[in-house]
Amino acid sequence: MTAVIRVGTRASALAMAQTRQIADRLAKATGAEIELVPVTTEGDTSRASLSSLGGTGVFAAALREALIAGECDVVVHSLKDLPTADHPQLRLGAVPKRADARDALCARDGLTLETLPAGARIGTGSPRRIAQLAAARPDVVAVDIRGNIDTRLGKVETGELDAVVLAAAGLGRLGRMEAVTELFELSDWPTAPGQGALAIEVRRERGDRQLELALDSIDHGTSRATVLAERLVLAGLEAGCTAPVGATAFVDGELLFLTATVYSADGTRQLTSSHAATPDSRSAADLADAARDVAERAVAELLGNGAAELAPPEESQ
Ligand SMILES: NCc1[nH]cc(CCC(=O)O)c1CC(=O)O
Repeated sequence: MTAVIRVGTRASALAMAQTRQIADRLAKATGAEIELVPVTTEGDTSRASLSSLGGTGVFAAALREALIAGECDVVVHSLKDLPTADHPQLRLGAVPKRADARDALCARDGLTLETLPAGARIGTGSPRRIAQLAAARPDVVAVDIRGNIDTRLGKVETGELDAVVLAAAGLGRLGRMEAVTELFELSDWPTAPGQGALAIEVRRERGDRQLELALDSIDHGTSRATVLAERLVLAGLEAGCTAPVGATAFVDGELLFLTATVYSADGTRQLTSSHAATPDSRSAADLADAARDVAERAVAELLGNGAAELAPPEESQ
């Protein structure tokens, strides 16, 4: 029986906000005392730029090291920052109910993507968002920016930028939704696989029954299955395709739906694939089977339609 559950977290405001939320839920589920263990990551320094290139796992790496070293019992990640490959020593202990997966525009003067003037400067370092912006508004300028959410919003407040594109979930967790001037619908602006979801990662061995019960109590089956489908698209395309990818999966009634879009880096071309499957039941195993099924079909279709040729690797660096 665990007297104390040690929860590893990055020290950024966003990481602390989401870790506190999980810590509260673990405390309620177990009655255990929760200790937050701040972990400094290379992602907090100049190497933060690497993370936005997608799936490089800079933010996750130091947390994982602390977990493997036994400095904490669980770590909390933004799921979209977690590499898609299974880790030999770690597993996903829980995926809590996902928050809003949409991207948000935070623009000056209440402007929207449609009303921003030609030449407007919009901050984002994400190749996917750059391609989506270029596709929707070829006359605006994407400006590469780094830093935490408050820093990015600050560039709009000071007039350095006309707008920034950020994940609604992060803004919500930081209490900054008032900065949002437009939410992009997932049907025409799919977001990063796993966006809006958190990942509670633990060591593979299952020793602590109280911790297992707590993890089960915060796990959300449909969130786990939908992010699995999205991440399998990313993993499946990674072999032959370095172009930006948006993916969105959801469960509606009997069906699990997945839509995945691959963009050329300049946004002028895109390929989309949508599939649905009916899980045999709502059990974790059947939901995961359905997720694998839709992801496999989407990857096959996208690669079959030339996704790998959309952005040759040398151009996408
Ligand atoms: N790559 C940065 C990152 N990782 C997780 C979030 C917050 C949203 C989420 O949990 O998906 C953000 C900020 C952003 O994309 O605006």
